[in-house]
Amino acid sequence: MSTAHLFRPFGRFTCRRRITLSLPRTGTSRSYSSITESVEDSISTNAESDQDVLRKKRRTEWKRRQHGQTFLDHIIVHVRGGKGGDGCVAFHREKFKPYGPPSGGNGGRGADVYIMATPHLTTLSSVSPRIRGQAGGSGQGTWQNGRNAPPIIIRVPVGTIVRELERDDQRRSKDEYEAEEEALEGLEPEERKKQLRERRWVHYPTYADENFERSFFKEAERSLYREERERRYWRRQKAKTPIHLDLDKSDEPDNDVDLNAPLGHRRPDTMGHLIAAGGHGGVGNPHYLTTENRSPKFATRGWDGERISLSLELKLLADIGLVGLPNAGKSTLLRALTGGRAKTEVAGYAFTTLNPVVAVIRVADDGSFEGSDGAVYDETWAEAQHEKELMESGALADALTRNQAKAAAVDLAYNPLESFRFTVADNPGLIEEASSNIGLGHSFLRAIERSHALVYVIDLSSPAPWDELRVLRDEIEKYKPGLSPKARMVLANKADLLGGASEDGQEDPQAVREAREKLRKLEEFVEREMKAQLQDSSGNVIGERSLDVVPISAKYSMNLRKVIGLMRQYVEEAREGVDPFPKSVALHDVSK
Ligand SMILES: Nc1nc2c(ncn2[C@@H]2O[C@H](COP(=O)(O)OP(=O)(O)OP(=O)(O)O)[C@@H](O)[C@H]2O)c(=O)[nH]1
Ligand SMILES: [Mg+2]
Repeated sequence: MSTAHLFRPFGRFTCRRRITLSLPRTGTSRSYSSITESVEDSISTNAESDQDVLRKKRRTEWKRRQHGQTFLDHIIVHVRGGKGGDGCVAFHREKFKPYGPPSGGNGGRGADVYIMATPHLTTLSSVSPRIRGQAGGSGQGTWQNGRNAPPIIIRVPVGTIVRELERDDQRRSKDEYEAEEEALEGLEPEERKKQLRERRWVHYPTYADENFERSFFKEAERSLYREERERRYWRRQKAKTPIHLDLDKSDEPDNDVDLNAPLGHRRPDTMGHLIAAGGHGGVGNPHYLTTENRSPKFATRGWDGERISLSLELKLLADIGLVGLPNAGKSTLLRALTGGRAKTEVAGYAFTTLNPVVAVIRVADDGSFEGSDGAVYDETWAEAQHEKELMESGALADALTRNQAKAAAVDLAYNPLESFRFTVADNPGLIEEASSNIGLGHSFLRAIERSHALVYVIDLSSPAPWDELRVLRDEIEKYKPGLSPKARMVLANKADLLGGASEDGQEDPQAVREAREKLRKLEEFVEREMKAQLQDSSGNVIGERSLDVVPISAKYSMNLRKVIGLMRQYVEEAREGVDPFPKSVALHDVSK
Protein backbone atom coordinates (compact mmCIF):
# COMPACT_ATOMS: atom_id res chain seq x y z
CA MET A 1 0.00 0.00 0.00
CA SER A 2 1.11 3.49 -0.66
CA THR A 3 0.56 4.69 2.88
CA ALA A 4 3.43 2.79 4.44
CA HIS A 5 5.21 6.05 5.16
CA LEU A 6 2.50 7.06 7.62
CA PHE A 7 2.41 3.91 9.65
CA ARG A 8 6.12 3.06 9.61
CA PRO A 9 7.04 4.74 12.87
CA PHE A 10 4.07 3.15 14.66
CA GLY A 11 3.49 -0.39 13.58
CA ARG A 12 5.38 -3.57 13.01
CA PHE A 13 3.52 -4.73 9.95
CA THR A 14 4.66 -4.40 6.43
CA CYS A 15 2.26 -2.45 4.35
CA ARG A 16 3.00 -4.28 1.16
CA ARG A 17 1.60 -7.57 2.39
CA ARG A 18 -1.35 -9.17 0.73
CA ILE A 19 -4.63 -8.10 2.19
CA THR A 20 -7.38 -10.66 2.18
CA LEU A 21 -11.04 -10.20 2.56
CA SER A 22 -12.49 -12.81 4.82
CA LEU A 23 -16.16 -13.42 4.94
CA PRO A 24 -16.99 -14.23 8.51
CA ARG A 25 -20.07 -16.34 7.80
CA THR A 26 -18.49 -18.77 5.44
CA GLY A 27 -14.83 -18.50 6.06
CA THR A 28 -14.05 -18.20 2.37
CA SER A 29 -11.37 -15.74 1.54
CA ARG A 30 -9.69 -14.61 -1.58
CA SER A 31 -7.13 -12.10 -2.60
CA TYR A 32 -8.12 -8.52 -2.06
CA SER A 33 -7.03 -7.34 -5.46
CA SER A 34 -9.34 -9.79 -7.19
CA ILE A 35 -12.41 -8.53 -5.41
CA THR A 36 -11.68 -4.84 -5.27
CA GLU A 37 -12.88 -4.23 -8.79
CA SER A 38 -16.27 -5.70 -8.14
CA VAL A 39 -16.62 -3.95 -4.78
CA GLU A 40 -15.30 -0.65 -6.06
CA ASP A 41 -17.53 -0.88 -9.09
CA SER A 42 -20.52 -1.36 -6.93
CA ILE A 43 -19.44 1.50 -4.64
CA SER A 44 -18.79 3.95 -7.43
CA THR A 45 -22.00 3.22 -9.25
CA ASN A 46 -24.07 3.04 -6.11
CA ALA A 47 -22.64 5.74 -3.90
CA GLU A 48 -23.37 8.40 -6.46
CA SER A 49 -27.03 7.90 -6.90
CA ASP A 50 -29.25 9.48 -4.29
CA GLN A 51 -31.74 6.71 -4.67
CA ASP A 52 -29.27 4.14 -3.50
CA VAL A 53 -28.32 6.20 -0.49
CA LEU A 54 -32.00 6.45 0.33
CA ARG A 55 -32.38 2.72 -0.11
CA LYS A 56 -29.49 2.07 2.26
CA LYS A 57 -31.00 4.44 4.78
CA ARG A 58 -34.34 2.69 4.55
CA ARG A 59 -32.64 -0.61 5.06
CA THR A 60 -30.88 0.62 8.19
CA GLU A 61 -34.15 1.87 9.53
CA TRP A 62 -35.89 -1.36 8.74
CA LYS A 63 -33.15 -3.22 10.57
CA ARG A 64 -33.49 -0.95 13.52
CA ARG A 65 -37.19 -1.64 13.66
CA GLN A 66 -36.59 -5.35 13.46
CA HIS A 67 -33.92 -5.54 16.12
CA GLY A 68 -34.50 -2.31 17.97
CA GLN A 69 -36.42 -3.86 20.80
CA THR A 70 -33.73 -6.24 21.98
CA PHE A 71 -31.69 -3.52 23.57
CA LEU A 72 -33.29 -0.69 25.45
CA ASP A 73 -31.39 2.10 27.11
CA HIS A 74 -34.26 4.42 27.87
CA ILE A 75 -37.76 3.68 29.03
CA ILE A 76 -40.61 5.50 30.75
CA VAL A 77 -42.21 3.41 33.47
CA HIS A 78 -45.53 4.15 35.14
CA VAL A 79 -45.54 2.71 38.63
CA ARG A 80 -48.44 2.23 41.02
CA GLY A 81 -48.08 1.11 44.57
CA GLY A 82 -50.72 -1.47 45.52
CA LYS A 83 -54.06 -0.32 46.90
CA GLY A 84 -54.69 -1.03 50.55
CA GLY A 85 -57.28 -3.66 51.40
CA ASP A 86 -60.71 -2.57 52.66
CA GLY A 87 -61.69 -2.71 56.30
CA CYS A 88 -64.57 -4.98 57.22
CA VAL A 89 -67.88 -4.31 58.99
CA ALA A 90 -68.83 -7.36 61.01
CA PHE A 91 -70.21 -8.27 64.41
CA HIS A 92 -69.19 -11.18 66.49
CA ARG A 93 -71.71 -13.98 66.57
CA GLU A 94 -71.71 -16.64 69.24
CA LYS A 95 -74.26 -18.87 70.83
CA PHE A 96 -76.15 -17.05 73.59
CA LYS A 97 -74.60 -13.76 72.58
CA PRO A 98 -77.10 -12.15 70.19
CA TYR A 99 -75.36 -8.76 70.09
CA GLY A 100 -71.64 -9.43 69.88
CA PRO A 101 -69.09 -6.63 69.62
CA PRO A 102 -67.89 -5.25 66.27
CA SER A 103 -65.32 -7.64 64.87
CA GLY A 104 -64.35 -6.46 61.35
CA GLY A 105 -60.63 -6.81 60.57
CA ASN A 106 -58.43 -4.12 59.05
CA GLY A 107 -57.36 -4.25 55.41
CA GLY A 108 -53.81 -5.27 54.49
CA ARG A 109 -51.22 -2.90 53.12
CA GLY A 110 -50.80 -2.56 49.34
CA ALA A 111 -47.53 -3.61 47.70
CA ASP A 112 -44.59 -1.25 47.93
CA VAL A 113 -42.55 -0.94 44.76
CA TYR A 114 -38.77 -0.94 44.99
CA ILE A 115 -36.09 -0.50 42.39
CA MET A 116 -32.87 -2.46 42.60
CA ALA A 117 -29.67 -2.36 40.56
CA THR A 118 -28.36 -5.77 39.65
CA PRO A 119 -25.19 -6.81 37.80
CA HIS A 120 -27.07 -9.70 36.17
CA LEU A 121 -28.86 -7.50 33.65
CA THR A 122 -27.45 -5.50 30.77
CA THR A 123 -30.54 -3.94 29.22
CA LEU A 124 -33.77 -2.35 30.33
CA SER A 125 -35.82 -4.49 27.97
CA SER A 126 -37.01 -6.73 30.80
CA VAL A 127 -38.60 -3.79 32.61
CA SER A 128 -42.31 -3.53 31.97
CA PRO A 129 -43.58 -0.04 31.13
CA ARG A 130 -46.50 -0.41 33.54
CA ILE A 131 -45.90 -1.75 36.99
CA ARG A 132 -48.75 -2.22 39.37
CA GLY A 133 -48.38 -3.35 42.95
CA GLN A 134 -50.75 -6.03 44.20
CA ALA A 135 -53.60 -4.86 46.44
CA GLY A 136 -53.65 -5.73 50.10
CA GLY A 137 -56.19 -8.29 51.26
CA SER A 138 -59.50 -7.10 52.75
CA GLY A 139 -60.25 -7.53 56.42
CA GLN A 140 -62.71 -10.20 57.46
CA GLY A 141 -64.99 -11.04 60.35
CA THR A 142 -63.74 -12.31 63.71
CA TRP A 143 -61.02 -9.63 63.76
CA GLN A 144 -59.15 -11.14 60.87
CA ASN A 145 -56.90 -8.56 59.24
CA GLY A 146 -56.21 -8.67 55.52
CA ARG A 147 -52.90 -9.88 54.11
CA ASN A 148 -50.17 -7.34 53.31
CA ALA A 149 -49.26 -7.56 49.64
CA PRO A 150 -45.70 -8.74 48.87
CA PRO A 151 -43.43 -5.96 47.62
CA ILE A 152 -42.47 -5.66 43.98
CA ILE A 153 -38.84 -5.22 43.01
CA ILE A 154 -38.00 -3.70 39.65
CA ARG A 155 -34.59 -5.00 38.68
CA VAL A 156 -32.50 -2.77 36.46
CA PRO A 157 -28.89 -3.03 35.30
CA VAL A 158 -26.16 -1.29 37.23
CA GLY A 159 -25.61 2.11 35.63
CA THR A 160 -29.28 3.05 35.42
CA ILE A 161 -30.35 6.58 36.20
CA VAL A 162 -33.81 6.82 37.68
CA ARG A 163 -35.64 10.13 37.41
CA GLU A 164 -39.17 10.93 38.40
CA LEU A 165 -40.89 12.86 35.64
CA GLU A 166 -41.65 16.45 36.59
CA ARG A 167 -45.24 17.56 37.08
CA ASP A 168 -45.29 19.52 33.84
CA ASP A 169 -43.89 16.66 31.77
CA GLN A 170 -46.33 15.53 29.05
CA ARG A 171 -45.30 11.90 29.43
CA ARG A 172 -46.17 11.71 33.11
CA SER A 173 -49.22 9.71 34.12
CA LYS A 174 -51.67 11.09 36.66
CA ASP A 175 -50.95 10.65 40.32
CA GLU A 176 -53.52 9.07 42.63
CA TYR A 177 -55.29 12.35 43.44
CA GLU A 178 -55.43 13.58 39.87
CA ALA A 179 -56.80 10.20 38.80
CA GLU A 180 -59.62 10.52 41.34
CA GLU A 181 -60.35 14.07 40.23
CA GLU A 182 -60.58 12.91 36.66
CA ALA A 183 -62.99 10.14 37.56
CA LEU A 184 -65.28 12.62 39.33
CA GLU A 185 -65.03 15.35 36.73
CA GLY A 186 -68.29 16.82 35.46
CA LEU A 187 -70.51 15.23 38.12
CA GLU A 188 -73.26 17.10 39.92
CA PRO A 189 -72.25 18.04 43.51
CA GLU A 190 -74.68 15.54 44.99
CA GLU A 191 -73.52 12.74 42.77
CA ARG A 192 -69.89 13.69 43.42
CA LYS A 193 -70.40 13.51 47.18
CA LYS A 194 -72.05 10.13 46.79
CA GLN A 195 -69.16 8.79 44.74
CA LEU A 196 -66.58 10.18 47.15
CA ARG A 197 -68.33 8.42 50.00
CA GLU A 198 -68.59 5.27 47.96
CA ARG A 199 -64.80 5.34 47.47
CA ARG A 200 -64.06 5.77 51.14
CA TRP A 201 -66.59 3.84 53.16
CA VAL A 202 -67.84 0.32 53.58
CA HIS A 203 -71.28 -0.02 55.18
CA TYR A 204 -73.08 -2.82 56.90
CA PRO A 205 -75.59 -4.15 54.32
CA THR A 206 -78.62 -1.85 53.91
CA TYR A 207 -77.33 0.59 56.52
CA ALA A 208 -75.69 3.11 54.18
CA ASP A 209 -78.45 5.72 54.20
CA GLU A 210 -78.98 5.41 57.91
CA ASN A 211 -75.26 5.86 58.55
CA PHE A 212 -75.17 9.09 56.59
CA GLU A 213 -77.76 10.55 58.93
CA ARG A 214 -75.97 9.65 62.14
CA SER A 215 -73.71 12.13 63.92
CA PHE A 216 -71.12 9.40 64.65
CA PHE A 217 -70.61 8.91 60.96
CA LYS A 218 -70.44 12.63 60.24
CA GLU A 219 -67.76 13.02 62.91
CA ALA A 220 -65.82 10.06 61.50
CA GLU A 221 -66.10 11.50 58.01
CA ARG A 222 -64.75 14.89 59.12
CA SER A 223 -61.77 13.29 60.78
CA LEU A 224 -61.12 11.13 57.68
CA TYR A 225 -61.11 14.17 55.40
CA ARG A 226 -58.80 15.99 57.81
CA GLU A 227 -56.39 13.09 57.70
CA GLU A 228 -56.68 12.98 53.93
CA ARG A 229 -55.85 16.66 53.54
CA GLU A 230 -52.75 16.13 55.62
CA ARG A 231 -51.76 13.15 53.53
CA ARG A 232 -52.29 15.09 50.34
CA TYR A 233 -50.17 17.94 51.68
CA TRP A 234 -47.24 15.60 52.41
CA ARG A 235 -47.61 13.93 49.07
CA ARG A 236 -47.33 17.32 47.32
CA GLN A 237 -44.30 18.19 49.45
CA LYS A 238 -42.68 14.91 48.44
CA ALA A 239 -43.37 15.59 44.75
CA LYS A 240 -41.40 18.83 45.02
CA THR A 241 -38.19 16.85 45.35
CA PRO A 242 -38.54 14.28 42.56
CA ILE A 243 -36.71 11.00 42.86
CA HIS A 244 -33.27 11.07 41.28
CA LEU A 245 -31.15 7.97 41.73
CA ASP A 246 -27.87 7.15 40.09
CA LEU A 247 -27.65 3.39 40.50
CA ASP A 248 -23.94 3.03 39.96
CA LYS A 249 -23.42 0.13 42.36
CA SER A 250 -25.08 -3.21 42.74
CA ASP A 251 -27.82 -3.37 45.40
CA GLU A 252 -28.03 -7.15 45.35
CA PRO A 253 -27.56 -8.62 48.81
CA ASP A 254 -24.36 -10.58 49.45
CA ASN A 255 -25.87 -13.88 50.45
CA ASP A 256 -28.31 -16.13 48.70
CA VAL A 257 -31.44 -14.86 50.38
CA ASP A 258 -34.45 -15.33 48.16
CA LEU A 259 -35.92 -11.87 47.62
CA ASN A 260 -39.19 -13.37 46.51
CA ALA A 261 -39.60 -15.60 49.51
CA PRO A 262 -43.08 -15.38 51.05
CA LEU A 263 -43.64 -13.04 53.92
CA GLY A 264 -42.52 -14.39 57.23
CA HIS A 265 -39.31 -15.78 55.75
CA ARG A 266 -36.04 -14.05 56.33
CA ARG A 267 -35.59 -11.09 54.03
CA PRO A 268 -32.44 -9.24 53.12
CA ASP A 269 -31.76 -5.86 54.64
CA THR A 270 -32.11 -4.11 51.36
CA MET A 271 -34.62 -4.52 48.63
CA GLY A 272 -33.23 -1.54 46.80
CA HIS A 273 -34.87 1.86 46.86
CA LEU A 274 -38.50 2.47 47.67
CA ILE A 275 -40.08 4.41 44.83
CA ALA A 276 -43.83 4.01 45.29
CA ALA A 277 -45.35 3.12 48.63
CA GLY A 278 -48.43 0.96 48.71
CA GLY A 279 -51.62 2.34 50.24
CA HIS A 280 -52.58 1.71 53.86
CA GLY A 281 -55.31 -0.72 54.52
CA GLY A 282 -58.73 0.57 55.64
CA VAL A 283 -59.80 0.10 59.24
CA GLY A 284 -62.49 -2.30 60.38
CA ASN A 285 -65.59 -1.20 62.31
CA PRO A 286 -64.09 -1.85 65.79
CA HIS A 287 -62.01 1.25 65.10
CA TYR A 288 -65.14 3.41 65.43
CA LEU A 289 -66.37 1.86 68.63
CA THR A 290 -67.01 4.55 71.26
CA THR A 291 -68.98 4.72 74.48
CA GLU A 292 -71.83 6.40 72.61
CA ASN A 293 -71.77 4.22 69.54
CA ARG A 294 -71.63 0.57 70.55
CA SER A 295 -72.33 -0.85 67.11
CA PRO A 296 -70.60 1.15 64.38
CA LYS A 297 -71.89 -0.06 61.03
CA PHE A 298 -69.17 1.37 58.82
CA ALA A 299 -65.49 0.82 58.03
CA THR A 300 -63.06 2.55 55.68
CA ARG A 301 -61.73 1.38 52.37
CA GLY A 302 -58.00 1.06 51.69
CA TRP A 303 -55.99 3.99 50.36
CA ASP A 304 -54.69 4.17 46.86
CA GLY A 305 -50.98 3.46 46.44
CA GLU A 306 -48.65 6.16 45.19
CA ARG A 307 -48.53 6.59 41.43
CA ILE A 308 -45.44 7.98 39.78
CA SER A 309 -43.83 8.00 36.36
CA LEU A 310 -40.15 7.31 36.11
CA SER A 311 -37.68 7.73 33.34
CA LEU A 312 -35.05 4.99 33.41
CA GLU A 313 -31.91 5.68 31.47
CA LEU A 314 -29.07 3.22 31.13
CA LYS A 315 -25.54 4.50 30.96
CA LEU A 316 -23.62 1.74 29.24
CA LEU A 317 -20.38 0.73 30.72
CA ALA A 318 -17.76 0.55 28.05
CA ASP A 319 -14.11 0.86 28.96
CA ILE A 320 -13.40 2.96 25.90
CA GLY A 321 -15.78 5.26 24.06
CA LEU A 322 -15.28 6.25 20.43
CA VAL A 323 -16.14 9.85 19.64
CA GLY A 324 -16.10 11.32 16.16
CA LEU A 325 -17.98 13.26 13.54
CA PRO A 326 -20.35 11.31 11.28
CA ASN A 327 -18.57 9.25 8.65
CA ALA A 328 -15.21 9.37 10.46
CA GLY A 329 -15.13 5.58 10.45
CA LYS A 330 -15.97 4.72 14.06
CA SER A 331 -18.16 1.79 13.15
CA THR A 332 -15.64 0.49 10.65
CA LEU A 333 -13.01 0.66 13.38
CA LEU A 334 -15.15 -1.28 15.83
CA ARG A 335 -15.76 -3.97 13.25
CA ALA A 336 -12.06 -4.13 12.46
CA LEU A 337 -11.15 -4.45 16.14
CA THR A 338 -13.58 -7.33 16.62
CA GLY A 339 -12.90 -9.14 13.38
CA GLY A 340 -16.34 -8.22 12.06
CA ARG A 341 -18.12 -9.60 15.13
CA ALA A 342 -19.55 -6.22 16.16
CA LYS A 343 -22.77 -5.86 14.23
CA THR A 344 -22.73 -2.18 13.61
CA GLU A 345 -23.85 -0.72 10.33
CA VAL A 346 -21.26 0.94 8.09
CA ALA A 347 -22.25 3.15 5.16
CA GLY A 348 -21.03 6.27 3.41
CA TYR A 349 -23.66 8.65 4.74
CA ALA A 350 -23.85 10.64 7.96
CA PHE A 351 -25.65 9.16 10.97
CA THR A 352 -25.52 5.55 9.92
CA THR A 353 -25.14 4.58 13.54
CA LEU A 354 -28.18 5.61 15.51
CA ASN A 355 -27.74 3.67 18.72
CA PRO A 356 -24.57 3.08 20.69
CA VAL A 357 -23.07 -0.36 20.17
CA VAL A 358 -20.76 -1.94 22.69
CA ALA A 359 -18.37 -4.67 21.63
CA VAL A 360 -15.92 -6.81 23.55
CA ILE A 361 -12.33 -6.76 22.34
CA ARG A 362 -10.30 -9.84 23.14
CA VAL A 363 -6.56 -9.56 23.15
CA ALA A 364 -4.17 -12.52 23.12
CA ASP A 365 -0.86 -12.77 24.94
CA ASP A 366 1.11 -11.81 21.87
CA GLY A 367 -0.99 -8.66 21.35
CA SER A 368 -3.01 -10.13 18.49
CA PHE A 369 -6.77 -9.71 18.39
CA GLU A 370 -9.64 -10.94 16.28
CA GLY A 371 -9.22 -8.35 13.60
CA SER A 372 -5.47 -8.70 13.34
CA ASP A 373 -5.54 -10.85 10.22
CA GLY A 374 -5.57 -7.83 7.93
CA ALA A 375 -9.08 -8.26 6.58
CA VAL A 376 -10.83 -5.47 4.70
CA TYR A 377 -13.97 -3.98 6.24
CA ASP A 378 -16.00 -2.32 3.59
CA GLU A 379 -19.45 -0.86 3.86
CA THR A 380 -21.78 -3.48 5.24
CA TRP A 381 -24.06 -3.03 2.27
CA ALA A 382 -21.22 -3.70 -0.20
CA GLU A 383 -20.17 -6.80 1.74
CA ALA A 384 -23.69 -8.14 1.84
CA GLN A 385 -24.00 -7.52 -1.89
CA HIS A 386 -20.75 -9.33 -2.53
CA GLU A 387 -21.79 -12.27 -0.44
CA LYS A 388 -25.10 -12.41 -2.27
CA GLU A 389 -23.29 -12.49 -5.59
CA LEU A 390 -21.11 -15.34 -4.38
CA MET A 391 -24.18 -17.21 -3.28
CA GLU A 392 -25.95 -16.67 -6.54
CA SER A 393 -22.97 -17.78 -8.53
CA GLY A 394 -22.84 -20.96 -6.46
CA ALA A 395 -19.39 -20.24 -5.06
CA LEU A 396 -20.58 -20.93 -1.54
CA ALA A 397 -22.35 -24.17 -2.34
CA ASP A 398 -19.64 -26.34 -0.82
CA ALA A 399 -18.72 -23.98 2.01
CA LEU A 400 -19.24 -25.15 5.55
CA THR A 401 -22.11 -23.64 7.48
CA ARG A 402 -21.25 -21.72 10.61
CA ASN A 403 -22.21 -24.63 12.84
CA GLN A 404 -20.32 -27.14 10.74
CA ALA A 405 -17.26 -24.95 10.87
CA LYS A 406 -17.55 -24.73 14.62
CA ALA A 407 -17.97 -28.45 14.97
CA ALA A 408 -15.03 -29.16 12.75
CA ALA A 409 -13.03 -26.65 14.81
CA VAL A 410 -11.24 -25.50 11.76
CA ASP A 411 -9.03 -22.55 12.40
CA LEU A 412 -11.56 -20.12 11.02
CA ALA A 413 -12.46 -18.94 14.48
CA TYR A 414 -10.09 -16.76 16.37
CA ASN A 415 -9.19 -18.87 19.33
CA PRO A 416 -5.84 -18.01 20.83
CA LEU A 417 -5.21 -17.84 24.56
CA GLU A 418 -7.02 -14.72 25.57
CA SER A 419 -5.12 -12.63 28.07
CA PHE A 420 -7.14 -9.46 28.31
CA ARG A 421 -10.55 -8.19 27.35
CA PHE A 422 -12.18 -4.82 27.40
CA THR A 423 -15.22 -3.14 25.88
CA VAL A 424 -15.42 -0.38 23.31
CA ALA A 425 -18.54 1.66 22.53
CA ASP A 426 -19.25 2.91 19.03
CA ASN A 427 -21.45 5.98 19.08
CA PRO A 428 -23.55 7.95 16.66
CA GLY A 429 -21.69 10.84 15.08
CA LEU A 430 -21.34 14.04 17.03
CA ILE A 431 -21.59 17.35 15.21
CA GLU A 432 -21.10 20.98 16.05
CA GLU A 433 -24.05 22.44 17.92
CA ALA A 434 -25.19 18.97 18.96
CA SER A 435 -25.84 20.59 22.32
CA SER A 436 -28.63 22.63 20.68
CA ASN A 437 -30.16 19.33 19.61
CA ILE A 438 -28.88 19.53 16.07
CA GLY A 439 -28.20 16.15 14.45
CA LEU A 440 -28.92 13.42 16.96
CA GLY A 441 -28.19 15.76 19.83
CA HIS A 442 -26.15 14.71 22.77
CA SER A 443 -28.42 12.12 24.28
CA PHE A 444 -26.32 9.14 23.29
CA LEU A 445 -23.20 10.49 24.99
CA ARG A 446 -24.48 9.04 28.24
CA ALA A 447 -23.28 5.75 26.87
CA ILE A 448 -19.69 6.84 27.22
CA GLU A 449 -20.02 8.96 30.31
CA ARG A 450 -18.81 6.12 32.48
CA SER A 451 -16.04 5.02 30.12
CA HIS A 452 -12.53 4.87 31.47
CA ALA A 453 -11.16 6.63 28.42
CA LEU A 454 -12.37 8.37 25.29
CA VAL A 455 -10.82 8.03 21.88
CA TYR A 456 -11.34 10.63 19.15
CA VAL A 457 -11.73 9.23 15.64
CA ILE A 458 -11.15 11.79 12.91
CA ASP A 459 -10.94 11.63 9.15
CA LEU A 460 -7.33 12.39 8.21
CA SER A 461 -8.27 12.81 4.57
CA SER A 462 -10.46 15.83 5.36
CA PRO A 463 -8.89 19.22 4.60
CA ALA A 464 -8.46 20.30 8.23
CA PRO A 465 -8.76 17.36 10.61
CA TRP A 466 -7.71 19.53 13.56
CA ASP A 467 -10.95 21.51 13.23
CA GLU A 468 -12.86 18.25 13.76
CA LEU A 469 -10.92 17.69 16.94
CA ARG A 470 -11.74 21.11 18.26
CA VAL A 471 -15.45 20.59 17.62
CA LEU A 472 -15.41 17.20 19.32
CA ARG A 473 -13.60 18.45 22.39
CA ASP A 474 -15.89 21.46 22.77
CA GLU A 475 -19.06 19.45 22.34
CA ILE A 476 -17.99 16.86 24.89
CA GLU A 477 -17.09 19.56 27.34
CA LYS A 478 -20.44 21.24 26.73
CA TYR A 479 -22.25 17.99 27.35
CA LYS A 480 -20.53 17.40 30.66
CA PRO A 481 -17.84 19.70 31.96
CA GLY A 482 -14.82 17.70 33.02
CA LEU A 483 -15.45 14.85 30.56
CA SER A 484 -13.00 15.90 27.85
CA PRO A 485 -9.83 15.21 29.92
CA LYS A 486 -10.85 11.56 29.71
CA ALA A 487 -9.74 11.61 26.08
CA ARG A 488 -6.50 9.70 25.66
CA MET A 489 -5.94 9.18 21.98
CA VAL A 490 -6.60 10.67 18.55
CA LEU A 491 -7.05 8.15 15.76
CA ALA A 492 -6.35 9.70 12.38
CA ASN A 493 -8.44 7.35 10.27
CA LYS A 494 -8.56 6.83 6.50
CA ALA A 495 -4.80 7.31 6.26
CA ASP A 496 -4.92 4.96 3.28
CA LEU A 497 -6.54 7.72 1.22
CA LEU A 498 -3.45 9.90 1.52
CA GLY A 499 -0.21 9.32 -0.32
CA GLY A 500 -1.60 9.44 -3.85
CA ALA A 501 -1.98 5.73 -4.33
CA SER A 502 -2.08 4.86 -7.98
CA GLU A 503 -3.55 1.74 -9.52
CA ASP A 504 -0.22 -0.05 -9.63
CA GLY A 505 0.49 0.76 -5.96
CA GLN A 506 3.19 3.34 -6.69
CA GLU A 507 3.59 6.20 -4.23
CA ASP A 508 3.55 9.78 -5.39
CA PRO A 509 6.49 11.42 -3.53
CA GLN A 510 4.79 14.81 -3.49
CA ALA A 511 1.58 13.38 -2.00
CA VAL A 512 3.61 11.42 0.54
CA ARG A 513 5.37 14.58 1.65
CA GLU A 514 2.02 16.35 1.97
CA ALA A 515 0.57 13.48 3.99
CA ARG A 516 3.53 13.50 6.36
CA GLU A 517 3.20 17.25 6.72
CA LYS A 518 -0.50 16.97 7.52
CA LEU A 519 0.13 14.36 10.16
CA ARG A 520 2.87 16.49 11.68
CA LYS A 521 0.55 19.49 11.80
CA LEU A 522 -2.11 17.40 13.48
CA GLU A 523 0.39 16.21 16.07
CA GLU A 524 1.48 19.75 16.72
CA PHE A 525 -2.10 20.87 17.14
CA VAL A 526 -2.83 18.06 19.59
CA GLU A 527 0.32 18.84 21.56
CA ARG A 528 -0.46 22.55 21.64
CA GLU A 529 -4.21 22.65 22.23
CA MET A 530 -5.51 19.30 23.38
CA LYS A 531 -3.48 18.69 26.51
CA ALA A 532 -5.61 17.30 29.31
CA GLN A 533 -5.23 18.77 32.76
CA LEU A 534 -4.95 16.15 35.47
CA GLN A 535 -6.60 16.92 38.77
CA ASP A 536 -6.41 15.26 42.15
CA SER A 537 -9.50 14.36 44.14
CA SER A 538 -9.84 17.88 45.57
CA GLY A 539 -9.72 19.51 42.14
CA ASN A 540 -6.16 20.84 42.16
CA VAL A 541 -4.30 20.65 38.87
CA ILE A 542 -1.41 18.25 39.32
CA GLY A 543 -0.10 18.00 35.79
CA GLU A 544 -0.81 17.74 32.09
CA ARG A 545 -1.12 14.81 29.77
CA SER A 546 -0.71 14.78 26.01
CA LEU A 547 -2.89 12.69 23.76
CA ASP A 548 -1.42 9.93 21.62
CA VAL A 549 -1.90 10.45 17.89
CA VAL A 550 -2.09 7.28 15.81
CA PRO A 551 -2.71 7.21 12.06
CA ILE A 552 -4.76 4.18 11.07
CA SER A 553 -6.86 2.75 8.35
CA ALA A 554 -9.87 1.06 9.88
CA LYS A 555 -11.05 -0.21 6.53
CA TYR A 556 -7.79 -2.03 5.76
CA SER A 557 -7.06 -2.93 9.42
CA MET A 558 -3.79 -1.04 9.47
CA ASN A 559 -1.87 -0.05 12.58
CA LEU A 560 -4.57 -1.48 14.79
CA ARG A 561 -2.15 -3.48 16.94
CA LYS A 562 -0.70 -0.24 18.13
CA VAL A 563 -4.23 1.04 18.88
CA ILE A 564 -5.13 -2.09 20.82
CA GLY A 565 -1.89 -1.89 22.79
CA LEU A 566 -2.56 1.69 23.83
CA MET A 567 -6.22 1.05 24.63
CA ARG A 568 -5.20 -1.87 26.79
CA GLN A 569 -2.76 0.35 28.62
CA TYR A 570 -5.45 3.00 29.33
CA VAL A 571 -7.89 0.43 30.57
CA GLU A 572 -5.31 -1.23 32.81
CA GLU A 573 -4.33 2.11 34.28
CA ALA A 574 -7.95 3.05 34.93
CA ARG A 575 -8.89 -0.29 36.43
CA GLU A 576 -6.02 -0.19 38.86
CA GLY A 577 -7.29 0.40 42.34
CA VAL A 578 -10.91 0.17 41.28
CA ASP A 579 -12.95 -2.43 43.13
CA PRO A 580 -14.23 -4.78 40.42
CA PHE A 581 -17.20 -5.86 42.53
CA PRO A 582 -18.51 -2.78 44.28
CA LYS A 583 -21.26 -3.68 46.69
CA SER A 584 -22.24 -0.57 48.60
CA VAL A 585 -25.76 0.77 48.47
CA ALA A 586 -26.36 3.39 45.82
CA LEU A 587 -26.81 7.02 46.68
CA HIS A 588 -30.30 8.34 46.96
CA ASP A 589 -29.87 11.87 45.81
CA VAL A 590 -33.14 13.68 46.28
CA SER A 591 -31.54 17.08 45.89
CA LYS A 592 -31.92 16.73 42.07
N1 LIG B 1 -10.77 4.61 2.63
C1 LIG B 1 -11.23 4.42 3.86
N2 LIG B 1 -12.54 4.51 4.08
C2 LIG B 1 -12.99 4.31 5.31
C3 LIG B 1 -12.11 4.01 6.39
N3 LIG B 1 -12.85 3.87 7.50
C4 LIG B 1 -14.13 4.07 7.15
N4 LIG B 1 -14.23 4.33 5.83
C5 LIG B 1 -15.45 4.61 5.07
O1 LIG B 1 -16.08 5.75 5.63
C6 LIG B 1 -17.48 5.64 5.55
C7 LIG B 1 -18.12 5.85 6.88
O2 LIG B 1 -17.76 4.82 7.74
P1 LIG B 1 -18.56 4.50 9.07
O3 LIG B 1 -17.76 3.47 9.82
O4 LIG B 1 -19.98 4.19 8.79
O5 LIG B 1 -18.47 5.90 9.81
P2 LIG B 1 -19.08 6.31 11.21
O6 LIG B 1 -18.10 7.21 11.87
O7 LIG B 1 -19.49 5.11 11.97
O8 LIG B 1 -20.32 7.16 10.75
P3 LIG B 1 -21.67 7.45 11.54
O9 LIG B 1 -22.19 6.16 12.03
O10 LIG B 1 -22.54 8.06 10.52
O11 LIG B 1 -21.33 8.39 12.64
C8 LIG B 1 -17.76 4.27 4.97
O12 LIG B 1 -18.00 4.42 3.60
C9 LIG B 1 -16.48 3.50 5.21
O13 LIG B 1 -16.26 2.50 4.26
C10 LIG B 1 -10.70 3.91 6.10
O14 LIG B 1 -9.88 3.67 6.94
N5 LIG B 1 -10.34 4.13 4.82
MG1 LIG C 1 -21.21 4.52 12.64
